[in-house]
Amino acid sequence: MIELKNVSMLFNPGTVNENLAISTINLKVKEGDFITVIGSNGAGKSTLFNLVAGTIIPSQGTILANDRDITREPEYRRARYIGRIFQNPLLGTASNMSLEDNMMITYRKGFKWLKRSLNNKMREFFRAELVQLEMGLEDRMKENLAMFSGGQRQALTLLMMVLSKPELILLDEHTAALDPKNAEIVLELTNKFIREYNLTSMMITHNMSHAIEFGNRLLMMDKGEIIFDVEGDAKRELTVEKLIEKFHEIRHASFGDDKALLSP
Ligand SMILES: Nc1ncnc2c1ncn2[C@@H]1O[C@H](COP(=O)(O)OP(=O)(O)OP(=O)(O)O)[C@@H](O)[C@H]1O
Repeated sequence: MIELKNVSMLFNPGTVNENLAISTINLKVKEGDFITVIGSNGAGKSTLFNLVAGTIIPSQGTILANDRDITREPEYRRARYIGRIFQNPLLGTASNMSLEDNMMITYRKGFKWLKRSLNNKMREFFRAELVQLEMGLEDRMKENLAMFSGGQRQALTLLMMVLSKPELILLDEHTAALDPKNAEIVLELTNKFIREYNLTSMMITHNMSHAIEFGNRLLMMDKGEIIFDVEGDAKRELTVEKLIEKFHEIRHASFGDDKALLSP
């Protein structure tokens, strides 16, 4: 699917602010992978997502999508096959448009051949999809999204992304701005959709328990490097304690501030 070969990102080269945010990373995301990404503040997690999404171009290295070189492909083109959800629940949907219009726009994105406009058949289809969220939104399809809560909007962003059938989903701490109850609901929905639709996805989280509980593969980042990449049985056997131990073992040092790695 997506592959990074010797990718580095050097910000502000040749200045006092020079910063090697990503240091010669090699990563192969396989089809169907659900990868959780952890690491302390400034480890390079969002920069890694920015590189994959095309928000920034690497200083060095190559990025491939299904063996095609996309290193310099602009973000808007990659958005056709890479979906991304951010912390801010207002970013993924249009506030001044109705729920059904928002869904129609996203649905067209997934089926570019579709010339059909919003009709009762489509509405029935959307209604059935919305039922899956168990939030009663199927009865509010004509309301503007400005009327919806952050949790509802993030759940909708997620559902709409699934409908647009991306090849890869990037979840950038997408539950961090929600209250704990809504965060749990959105996370469970995320897991359900990823499993049911067998979506290839990467999810940044500061919650180590979530990183262990969800997904088939876990990446630990530190100082711009992927220092631990674990999957399958080895991942299932992980605990938070083992993960911290692993960090100390790899870095031969105490993690100065384990709290940063462990914070919810
Ligand atoms: N556009 C930029 N220009 C300059 N430096 C940047 C830029 N974006 C990120 N950085 C730097 O790159 C490093 C990695 O940042 P990044 O946001 O990827 O970390 P992170 O692991 O996502 O951290 P957090 O958990 O705090 O979000 C940091 O030192 C950051 O200051």
